[in-house]
Amino acid sequence: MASLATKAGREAASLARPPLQDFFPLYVPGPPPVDQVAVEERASSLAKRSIKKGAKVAGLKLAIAMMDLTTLEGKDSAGKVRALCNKALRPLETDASVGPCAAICVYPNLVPVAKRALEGSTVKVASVATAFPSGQSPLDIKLQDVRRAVEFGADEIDMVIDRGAMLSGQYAKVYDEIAATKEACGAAHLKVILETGELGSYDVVRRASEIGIAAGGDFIKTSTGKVQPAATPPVTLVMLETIRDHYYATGRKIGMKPAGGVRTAKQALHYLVLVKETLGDEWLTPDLFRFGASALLNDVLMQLEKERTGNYQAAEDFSKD
Ligand SMILES: O=C[C@H](O)COP(=O)(O)O
Repeated sequence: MASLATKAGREAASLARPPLQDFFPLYVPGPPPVDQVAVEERASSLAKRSIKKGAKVAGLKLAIAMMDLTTLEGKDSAGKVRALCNKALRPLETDASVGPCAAICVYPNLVPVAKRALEGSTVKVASVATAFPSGQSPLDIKLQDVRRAVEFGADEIDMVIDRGAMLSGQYAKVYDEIAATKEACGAAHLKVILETGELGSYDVVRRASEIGIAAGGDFIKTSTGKVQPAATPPVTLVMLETIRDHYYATGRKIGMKPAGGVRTAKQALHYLVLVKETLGDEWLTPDLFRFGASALLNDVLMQLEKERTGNYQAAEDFSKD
Protein backbone atom coordinates (compact mmCIF):
# COMPACT_ATOMS: atom_id res chain seq x y z
CA MET A 1 0.00 0.00 0.00
CA ALA A 2 1.28 3.51 -0.82
CA SER A 3 2.73 5.42 2.13
CA LEU A 4 0.11 7.74 3.56
CA ALA A 5 2.82 9.99 4.93
CA THR A 6 3.71 11.59 1.58
CA LYS A 7 1.61 13.69 -0.79
CA ALA A 8 2.19 11.28 -3.68
CA GLY A 9 1.38 8.36 -1.42
CA ARG A 10 -1.85 9.92 -0.24
CA GLU A 11 -2.89 10.78 -3.78
CA ALA A 12 -2.23 7.21 -4.90
CA ALA A 13 -4.02 5.86 -1.86
CA SER A 14 -7.05 8.07 -2.37
CA LEU A 15 -7.31 7.05 -6.04
CA ALA A 16 -7.35 3.41 -5.04
CA ARG A 17 -8.85 3.68 -1.58
CA PRO A 18 -9.35 0.17 -0.24
CA PRO A 19 -12.63 -0.71 1.39
CA LEU A 20 -12.63 0.19 5.07
CA GLN A 21 -12.30 -3.43 6.17
CA ASP A 22 -9.05 -3.64 4.17
CA PHE A 23 -7.81 -0.49 5.84
CA PHE A 24 -8.28 -1.89 9.32
CA PRO A 25 -5.11 -3.99 9.21
CA LEU A 26 -3.20 -0.71 9.66
CA TYR A 27 -4.53 -0.62 13.18
CA VAL A 28 -5.23 -4.23 14.11
CA PRO A 29 -4.69 -6.31 16.06
CA GLY A 30 -6.65 -3.78 18.02
CA PRO A 31 -6.53 -3.52 21.77
CA PRO A 32 -9.11 -5.25 23.92
CA PRO A 33 -11.91 -2.92 24.98
CA VAL A 34 -10.84 -0.49 27.68
CA ASP A 35 -12.03 -1.68 31.08
CA GLN A 36 -13.93 1.42 32.22
CA VAL A 37 -14.19 0.44 35.87
CA ALA A 38 -10.51 -0.51 36.12
CA VAL A 39 -9.27 2.65 34.43
CA GLU A 40 -11.42 4.91 36.63
CA GLU A 41 -10.41 3.05 39.78
CA ARG A 42 -6.72 3.24 38.93
CA ALA A 43 -6.90 6.96 38.10
CA SER A 44 -8.73 7.61 41.35
CA SER A 45 -6.41 5.49 43.50
CA LEU A 46 -3.34 7.24 42.08
CA ALA A 47 -4.94 10.57 43.05
CA LYS A 48 -4.75 9.49 46.69
CA ARG A 49 -0.97 9.10 46.71
CA SER A 50 0.57 11.36 49.31
CA ILE A 51 3.53 13.39 48.09
CA LYS A 52 6.35 14.38 50.45
CA LYS A 53 7.27 18.05 50.79
CA GLY A 54 10.53 17.87 48.77
CA ALA A 55 8.91 15.92 45.96
CA LYS A 56 5.96 18.30 46.03
CA VAL A 57 8.13 21.38 45.47
CA ALA A 58 10.01 19.58 42.69
CA GLY A 59 6.69 18.48 41.16
CA LEU A 60 5.27 22.00 41.26
CA LYS A 61 8.38 23.43 39.59
CA LEU A 62 8.25 20.66 36.98
CA ALA A 63 4.58 21.40 36.30
CA ILE A 64 5.53 25.00 35.50
CA ALA A 65 8.37 23.88 33.23
CA MET A 66 5.89 21.60 31.43
CA MET A 67 3.21 24.24 30.94
CA ASP A 68 1.94 25.46 27.59
CA LEU A 69 0.68 28.77 28.95
CA THR A 70 -2.39 29.32 26.82
CA THR A 71 -4.67 32.08 25.68
CA LEU A 72 -7.26 31.19 23.07
CA GLU A 73 -9.92 33.88 23.19
CA GLY A 74 -11.50 36.02 20.52
CA LYS A 75 -10.47 39.08 22.53
CA ASP A 76 -6.76 38.15 22.62
CA SER A 77 -4.50 41.06 21.72
CA ALA A 78 -0.81 41.68 21.13
CA GLY A 79 -0.59 43.32 24.57
CA LYS A 80 -2.12 40.33 26.33
CA VAL A 81 0.17 37.91 24.51
CA ARG A 82 3.26 39.99 25.34
CA ALA A 83 2.26 40.00 29.02
CA LEU A 84 1.72 36.24 28.94
CA CYS A 85 5.13 35.75 27.29
CA ASN A 86 6.76 37.75 30.09
CA LYS A 87 4.96 35.58 32.60
CA ALA A 88 6.12 32.41 30.81
CA LEU A 89 9.72 33.65 30.82
CA ARG A 90 9.76 34.57 34.51
CA PRO A 91 6.69 33.15 36.31
CA LEU A 92 7.84 34.25 39.77
CA GLU A 93 9.58 37.60 39.93
CA THR A 94 11.18 36.82 43.28
CA ASP A 95 12.68 33.46 42.27
CA ALA A 96 14.55 32.94 39.00
CA SER A 97 14.76 29.19 39.64
CA VAL A 98 11.03 28.88 38.86
CA GLY A 99 10.24 28.42 35.17
CA PRO A 100 10.38 29.26 32.40
CA CYS A 101 7.25 27.61 31.03
CA ALA A 102 7.62 25.19 28.11
CA ALA A 103 5.59 27.21 25.60
CA ILE A 104 3.03 29.87 24.92
CA CYS A 105 -0.02 28.62 23.02
CA VAL A 106 -1.89 31.16 20.87
CA TYR A 107 -3.97 31.56 17.73
CA PRO A 108 -1.95 31.83 14.49
CA ASN A 109 -2.45 35.62 14.17
CA LEU A 110 -0.57 36.16 17.41
CA VAL A 111 2.38 33.88 16.66
CA PRO A 112 4.60 36.73 15.36
CA VAL A 113 3.98 38.72 18.55
CA ALA A 114 4.86 35.75 20.77
CA LYS A 115 7.88 34.87 18.64
CA ARG A 116 9.32 38.38 19.04
CA ALA A 117 8.59 38.50 22.77
CA LEU A 118 10.28 35.14 23.37
CA GLU A 119 13.27 35.65 21.08
CA GLY A 120 16.48 34.18 22.48
CA SER A 121 14.66 32.12 25.13
CA THR A 122 13.89 28.41 25.36
CA VAL A 123 10.14 29.05 25.47
CA LYS A 124 8.47 27.61 22.39
CA VAL A 125 5.62 29.12 20.45
CA ALA A 126 2.74 26.69 19.97
CA SER A 127 -0.19 27.56 17.79
CA VAL A 128 -3.57 25.98 17.36
CA ALA A 129 -4.43 25.49 13.70
CA THR A 130 -6.64 23.36 11.40
CA ALA A 131 -9.72 25.54 12.02
CA PHE A 132 -9.44 25.15 15.79
CA PRO A 133 -11.53 24.27 17.75
CA SER A 134 -14.16 22.63 15.52
CA GLY A 135 -11.95 21.62 12.59
CA GLN A 136 -14.97 22.19 10.36
CA SER A 137 -13.21 23.58 7.28
CA PRO A 138 -12.03 21.92 4.08
CA LEU A 139 -8.67 20.18 4.41
CA ASP A 140 -6.85 22.58 2.08
CA ILE A 141 -7.91 25.52 4.27
CA LYS A 142 -6.77 23.67 7.39
CA LEU A 143 -3.39 22.90 5.85
CA GLN A 144 -3.03 26.52 4.79
CA ASP A 145 -3.76 27.50 8.41
CA VAL A 146 -0.92 25.22 9.53
CA ARG A 147 1.56 26.47 6.92
CA ARG A 148 0.88 30.12 7.79
CA ALA A 149 1.35 29.47 11.51
CA VAL A 150 4.68 27.78 10.76
CA GLU A 151 5.73 30.65 8.44
CA PHE A 152 4.90 33.05 11.26
CA GLY A 153 7.36 31.13 13.44
CA ALA A 154 5.35 28.50 15.33
CA ASP A 155 7.57 25.76 16.75
CA GLU A 156 4.61 23.52 17.54
CA ILE A 157 1.20 23.02 15.95
CA ASP A 158 -1.82 21.85 17.92
CA MET A 159 -4.29 20.37 15.41
CA VAL A 160 -7.80 19.02 15.97
CA ILE A 161 -8.92 15.70 14.52
CA ASP A 162 -12.15 15.30 12.56
CA ARG A 163 -14.38 14.00 15.35
CA GLY A 164 -17.32 13.49 12.99
CA ALA A 165 -15.17 11.19 10.84
CA MET A 166 -13.84 9.41 13.92
CA LEU A 167 -17.32 8.71 15.31
CA SER A 168 -18.64 7.49 11.98
CA GLY A 169 -15.78 5.03 11.57
CA GLN A 170 -13.96 6.91 8.79
CA TYR A 171 -10.59 6.12 10.32
CA ALA A 172 -8.71 6.47 7.03
CA LYS A 173 -9.96 10.05 6.71
CA VAL A 174 -8.84 10.86 10.24
CA TYR A 175 -5.45 9.26 9.57
CA ASP A 176 -4.93 10.99 6.22
CA GLU A 177 -5.72 14.43 7.65
CA ILE A 178 -3.25 13.97 10.47
CA ALA A 179 -0.57 12.71 8.07
CA ALA A 180 -1.17 15.68 5.74
CA THR A 181 -0.98 18.06 8.69
CA LYS A 182 2.28 16.51 9.83
CA GLU A 183 3.70 17.09 6.37
CA ALA A 184 2.49 20.71 6.41
CA CYS A 185 4.22 21.22 9.77
CA GLY A 186 7.68 20.70 8.32
CA ALA A 187 10.08 20.90 11.25
CA ALA A 188 7.39 22.04 13.70
CA HIS A 189 6.20 19.47 16.23
CA LEU A 190 2.66 18.22 15.90
CA LYS A 191 0.23 17.76 18.78
CA VAL A 192 -2.94 15.90 17.85
CA ILE A 193 -6.01 17.05 19.79
CA LEU A 194 -8.58 14.27 20.10
CA GLU A 195 -11.30 16.37 21.81
CA THR A 196 -12.04 13.44 24.06
CA GLY A 197 -15.18 15.10 25.47
CA GLU A 198 -16.81 14.49 22.09
CA LEU A 199 -15.60 10.93 21.55
CA GLY A 200 -18.10 9.26 23.86
CA SER A 201 -16.14 6.28 25.19
CA TYR A 202 -12.69 5.19 26.33
CA ASP A 203 -12.58 2.72 23.43
CA VAL A 204 -12.90 5.54 20.91
CA VAL A 205 -10.30 7.56 22.83
CA ARG A 206 -7.93 4.59 22.63
CA ARG A 207 -8.48 4.13 18.90
CA ALA A 208 -8.15 7.86 18.18
CA SER A 209 -4.89 7.88 20.18
CA GLU A 210 -3.57 5.01 18.09
CA ILE A 211 -4.49 6.76 14.85
CA GLY A 212 -2.94 10.03 16.03
CA ILE A 213 0.30 8.25 16.86
CA ALA A 214 0.38 6.07 13.72
CA ALA A 215 -0.25 9.07 11.45
CA GLY A 216 2.76 10.98 12.79
CA GLY A 217 1.71 12.95 15.87
CA ASP A 218 4.60 13.87 18.15
CA PHE A 219 2.15 14.40 21.02
CA ILE A 220 -1.44 13.42 21.63
CA LYS A 221 -3.57 15.97 23.47
CA THR A 222 -6.91 15.52 25.18
CA SER A 223 -8.90 18.66 24.45
CA THR A 224 -9.28 22.12 23.01
CA GLY A 225 -10.53 23.58 26.29
CA LYS A 226 -13.73 24.58 24.45
CA VAL A 227 -15.73 21.38 25.09
CA GLN A 228 -16.76 19.77 28.39
CA PRO A 229 -15.61 17.42 29.76
CA ALA A 230 -12.05 18.41 28.84
CA ALA A 231 -9.01 16.65 30.34
CA THR A 232 -9.82 14.06 33.01
CA PRO A 233 -7.46 11.66 34.79
CA PRO A 234 -9.11 8.46 33.41
CA VAL A 235 -9.04 9.72 29.81
CA THR A 236 -5.42 10.78 30.29
CA LEU A 237 -4.63 7.34 31.69
CA VAL A 238 -6.12 5.64 28.60
CA MET A 239 -3.96 7.87 26.38
CA LEU A 240 -0.83 7.28 28.47
CA GLU A 241 -1.40 3.53 28.23
CA THR A 242 -1.67 3.82 24.43
CA ILE A 243 1.65 5.71 24.41
CA ARG A 244 3.21 3.04 26.63
CA ASP A 245 1.99 0.20 24.41
CA HIS A 246 3.25 1.99 21.29
CA TYR A 247 6.63 2.49 22.95
CA TYR A 248 6.88 -1.21 23.84
CA ALA A 249 5.95 -2.17 20.26
CA THR A 250 8.15 0.31 18.39
CA GLY A 251 10.57 2.07 20.73
CA ARG A 252 9.15 5.45 19.64
CA LYS A 253 8.35 7.92 22.43
CA ILE A 254 5.21 10.00 22.00
CA GLY A 255 4.36 12.96 24.22
CA MET A 256 1.15 13.57 26.15
CA LYS A 257 -0.71 16.83 26.80
CA PRO A 258 -3.77 16.96 29.01
CA ALA A 259 -5.45 20.31 28.30
CA GLY A 260 -8.61 22.05 29.32
CA GLY A 261 -9.91 22.44 32.84
CA VAL A 262 -6.59 21.83 34.59
CA ARG A 263 -6.79 24.63 37.14
CA THR A 264 -5.12 23.56 40.38
CA ALA A 265 -1.71 22.52 41.59
CA LYS A 266 -3.34 19.45 43.15
CA GLN A 267 -4.70 18.35 39.76
CA ALA A 268 -1.30 18.97 38.13
CA LEU A 269 0.51 16.82 40.71
CA HIS A 270 -2.06 14.07 40.22
CA TYR A 271 -1.34 14.06 36.48
CA LEU A 272 2.38 13.81 37.18
CA VAL A 273 1.75 10.76 39.37
CA LEU A 274 -0.25 9.18 36.51
CA VAL A 275 2.65 9.77 34.10
CA LYS A 276 5.29 8.46 36.49
CA GLU A 277 3.29 5.33 37.30
CA THR A 278 2.36 4.59 33.67
CA LEU A 279 5.42 5.64 31.68
CA GLY A 280 8.13 6.15 34.27
CA ASP A 281 10.53 9.00 34.98
CA GLU A 282 11.68 9.20 31.36
CA TRP A 283 8.42 10.95 30.48
CA LEU A 284 8.76 13.52 33.27
CA THR A 285 10.21 16.11 30.93
CA PRO A 286 8.72 18.96 28.88
CA ASP A 287 9.88 17.12 25.75
CA LEU A 288 7.34 14.39 26.49
CA PHE A 289 4.71 15.85 28.78
CA ARG A 290 2.89 19.19 28.77
CA PHE A 291 -0.07 20.77 30.48
CA GLY A 292 -2.28 22.94 28.27
CA ALA A 293 -3.72 25.52 30.62
CA SER A 294 -4.90 29.11 30.70
CA ALA A 295 -5.52 29.37 34.43
CA LEU A 296 -3.22 26.92 36.24
CA LEU A 297 0.00 28.83 36.69
CA ASN A 298 -1.05 31.12 39.54
CA ASP A 299 -2.37 28.26 41.66
CA VAL A 300 0.92 26.41 41.23
CA LEU A 301 2.83 29.58 42.17
CA MET A 302 0.62 30.03 45.25
CA GLN A 303 1.31 26.46 46.36
CA LEU A 304 5.05 26.95 45.82
CA GLU A 305 5.00 30.09 47.95
CA LYS A 306 2.97 28.25 50.58
CA GLU A 307 5.61 25.49 50.69
CA ARG A 308 8.36 28.12 51.01
CA THR A 309 6.79 30.46 53.57
CA GLY A 310 4.11 28.35 55.25
CA ASN A 311 1.48 30.95 54.30
CA TYR A 312 -0.86 31.36 51.39
CA GLN A 313 -0.29 34.48 49.31
CA ALA A 314 -3.31 36.38 48.06
CA ALA A 315 -4.17 35.71 44.40
CA GLU A 316 -3.69 39.47 43.74
CA ASP A 317 -0.01 39.06 44.65
CA PHE A 318 0.53 37.32 41.32
CA SER A 319 0.07 38.85 37.90
CA LYS A 320 -2.94 37.50 36.02
CA ASP A 321 -2.20 34.31 34.07
O1 LIG B 1 -4.94 23.94 24.99
C1 LIG B 1 -5.27 24.41 26.03
C2 LIG B 1 -6.64 24.70 26.44
O2 LIG B 1 -7.28 25.50 25.51
C3 LIG B 1 -6.65 25.36 27.76
O3 LIG B 1 -7.91 25.18 28.34
P1 LIG B 1 -8.26 25.93 29.71
O4 LIG B 1 -8.57 27.37 29.31
O5 LIG B 1 -9.44 25.22 30.24
O6 LIG B 1 -7.08 25.89 30.61
